[in-house]
Amino acid sequence: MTDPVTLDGMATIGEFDEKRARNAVRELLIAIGEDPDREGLLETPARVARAYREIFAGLWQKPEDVLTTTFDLGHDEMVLVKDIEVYSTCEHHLVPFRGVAHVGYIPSTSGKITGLSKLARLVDVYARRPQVQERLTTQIADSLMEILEPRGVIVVVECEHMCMSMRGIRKPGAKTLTSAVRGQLRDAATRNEAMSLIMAR
Ligand SMILES: Nc1nc2c(ncn2[C@@H]2O[C@H](COP(=O)(O)OP(=O)(O)OP(=O)(O)O)[C@@H](O)[C@H]2O)c(=O)[nH]1
Ligand SMILES: [Zn+2]
Repeated sequence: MTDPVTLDGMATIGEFDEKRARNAVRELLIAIGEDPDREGLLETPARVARAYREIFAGLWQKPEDVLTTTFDLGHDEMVLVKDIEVYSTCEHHLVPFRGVAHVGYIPSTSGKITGLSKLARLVDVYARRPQVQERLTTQIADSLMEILEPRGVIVVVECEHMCMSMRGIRKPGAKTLTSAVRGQLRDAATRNEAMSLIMAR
């Protein structure tokens, strides 16, 4: 775990407080009419606290921590990693939303690129926070632009939100698509090339 970071545009938050998380889960169990002292639930507050530490681990990570490996390969054509699994948590209801992210960029003219796995790690840094899909998408795009200084970036995220499937409007299967396009990928021809690669199955 690294130091707490300032969330883009948001206040700095403190450290993960496992004891507080345990107590909160115990309170929640009481609030829903459960008995937190029955055998099956005895370990649940501690388990949920550990799970939350993992699910929200991105709060303690910065994009520059994962986009560390960069190479100057002189490759200045588009690089696109598609179908990166996304597990995130809706900040409105604290239930999951999941799907895939497609992340592409056109390297700087010097050909500064990063390891392919680092793009997936970058997705996780932002997905493992209380999120909305729009912000997840733009944060991935903006951090790539800042750190790799590429000529363009495209990020497309497709997710199903459990808050729309298991409760509320109850529309399982509905997918939300969001995109963020920066730099040269805003040009119609380049964007169309990226989109056709993304949509090809
Ligand atoms: N734009 C956006 N909305 C989201 C996202 N995740 C959940 N939501 C929506 O956030 C909204 C919260 O609406 P509220 O009316 O405050 O909450 P609610 O009464 O639980 O709403 P319902 O889900 O319609 O029952 C809902 O419309 C959700 O579908 C997201 O990533 N982006
Ligand atoms: Zn929600």
